[in-house]
Amino acid sequence: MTTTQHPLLLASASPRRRQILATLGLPYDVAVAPGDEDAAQTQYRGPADGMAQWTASYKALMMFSRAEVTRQLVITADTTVLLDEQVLGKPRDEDHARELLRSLRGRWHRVVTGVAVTSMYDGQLHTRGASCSTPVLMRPYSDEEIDAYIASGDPMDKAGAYGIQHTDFRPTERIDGCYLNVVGLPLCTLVQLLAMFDVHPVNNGSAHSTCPWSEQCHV
Ligand SMILES: Cc1cn([C@H]2C[C@H](O)[C@@H](COP(=O)(O)OP(=O)(O)OP(=O)(O)O)O2)c(=O)[nH]c1=O
Repeated sequence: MTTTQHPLLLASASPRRRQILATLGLPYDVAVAPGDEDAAQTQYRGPADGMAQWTASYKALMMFSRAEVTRQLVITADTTVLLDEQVLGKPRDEDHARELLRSLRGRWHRVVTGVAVTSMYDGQLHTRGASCSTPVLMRPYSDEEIDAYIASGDPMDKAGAYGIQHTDFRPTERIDGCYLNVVGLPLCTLVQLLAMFDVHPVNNGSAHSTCPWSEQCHV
């Protein structure tokens, strides 16, 4: 598949995704996909670990609904937390954040990020998607630590109400896979998807193509 070097567009409000994509050294624009992903997800009927990839494709579809988006190669992603195969999304409010953090305490769970790369040509959308699943073990943090973390405001925009990268809370004890997948963008998988559109990273491309966690990803 080829796109004759269309400009890259990251359709994401996530500052983490913007930072991770920047490491490839490719120029890209940023926009926020329109649409209501929570409402859309109520229509999803597939397996729990497929929801992230499905939602990433939904975000791409919403992005191309904007009249000015026609020639770009659009990157979208979605991160979900799965505990006992139940999807934990972002917290609705602080009480919900507390509930999610208590339910995850001391538990293994999975963080699944879906990624989609989409272009439009011949009047049709062409999407290549993938999803990566990373097992994560939470440490046995106290209720007081949960309260202090919630007071920081950090959990509210994150799946499962936590950020593995938070330097004060440091919620995780162990991770058996790709850190960048947990933070929201599995970089070497994205590089594989971009290669399908003949787009290749400027920085250290061969390192990305030898991802040690590829068995946890389905492209
Ligand atoms: C589990 C976990 C999630 N997250 C973040 C990644 C995602 O940004 C967010 C999950 O919400 P998403 O809906 O995947 O993404 P978003 O709303 O932040 O951005 P957009 O839809 O515009 O792309 O949770 C972390 O930053 N650290 C973590 O440890």
